[in-house]
Amino acid sequence: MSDRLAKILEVKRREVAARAAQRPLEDLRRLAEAMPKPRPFASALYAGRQNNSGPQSGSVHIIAEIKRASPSKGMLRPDLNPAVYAQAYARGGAAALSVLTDSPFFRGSLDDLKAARSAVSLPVLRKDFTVSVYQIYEARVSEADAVLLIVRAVPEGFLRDALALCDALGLSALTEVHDEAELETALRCGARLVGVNNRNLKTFETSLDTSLRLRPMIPVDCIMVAESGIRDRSDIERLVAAGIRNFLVGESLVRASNPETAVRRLIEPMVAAGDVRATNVSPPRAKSGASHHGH
Ligand SMILES: O=C(O)c1ccccc1NCC(=O)[C@H](O)[C@H](O)COP(=O)(O)O
Repeated sequence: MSDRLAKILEVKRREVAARAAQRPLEDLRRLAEAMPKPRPFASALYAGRQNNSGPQSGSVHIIAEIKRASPSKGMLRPDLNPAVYAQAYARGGAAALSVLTDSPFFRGSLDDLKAARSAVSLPVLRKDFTVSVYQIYEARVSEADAVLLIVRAVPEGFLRDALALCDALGLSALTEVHDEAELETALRCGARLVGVNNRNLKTFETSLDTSLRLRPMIPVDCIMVAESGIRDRSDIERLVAAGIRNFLVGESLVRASNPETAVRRLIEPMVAAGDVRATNVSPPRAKSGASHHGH
C-alpha cells in the first residue's frame, strides 16, 4: 500500500506497540471490562430505512467532529478546547460527537475525548486509526462510546474480530468504507453502522459522489453515515435528496466562527424541493448537553 494512509498506519503501529509495552493488554482488558455501560451511539442516529428517500422523510443527524489539525489541511484550530466545542455542538443540536485521538497527524488525544465527553451527555466516537484490539480496550477505558474501523486499514480477519470485540464491550463500531469492494467486506464481517468516507485515503481528495454512489448498496437494516468533505447546507441538501440522513462533519464546523450556529444551520428542517425557502424557520431547540433527536 504505497499511499498516504500507509504512512499513517506505519506510525500508528509503532505508537500502539510503545503504549502496549508500558501498559500490558491484560491490564487494559480488565479495566475495560469493569467500565460502566457506554452511551448508545448508533441509536442516536437516524435508523430509518435507507431507501426511504425524499427531502422530508427523516431528520438530519450530525456527528460533529473535534480536530485541531488534519493531514490534508494542516493546522485548523491549534488552540481548540474540546469541552467548549463539545458544548457548542450539543447546543446546536448535534446527535453525537467524534473526537480525533491521534496525536502525530491530528494533534488530538484520549484526554481530548474525555474532556469533550464529560462536558456533555452526547455519545462520543473515538476517531483514530484502529490497527490493534489494544486501541479498542483503550477506547473503552477512556469512556468512548464508539470506535472507528477503517476497512482499508486492516485485514478482513481483524475487522471481524474487532467487530465482535466491540459488540462484547457494548461499543458501537463505525465501519468505514470508500468503495464497493470495501462495503462488501464490511457487510460480510457483520458491520451494521457503515460510514462512507468521501475522502480517498490514498490521495486525500474528497467527492460527495462517493456517498451518492454507494448509498443504494447499503442494506435497509444498516445505518449509513456520510463522512468528510461536507462544507455547508447545500451539501447536506444534496445528500438528503438521495436519502442520506447521518453526516460526520469536521473541518467546516471546526473552522466556523460560531460552531453552535454552524451545526444548527445544518439540521434546520428541509423545505420540499421547489418550495420557496422559508427565511423564518425556527432553529431546533436543543438542551445544552443533550441531543434533541429522540429515538
Ligand atoms: O481529515 C483528513 O485530512 C484525513 C486524512 C487522512 C485520514 C483521515 C482523515 N480525516 C479523518 C476523518 O475521517 C475526517 O476528519 C472526518 O470524516 C471529517 O471530515 P471533514 O468534514 O472533511 O473534516
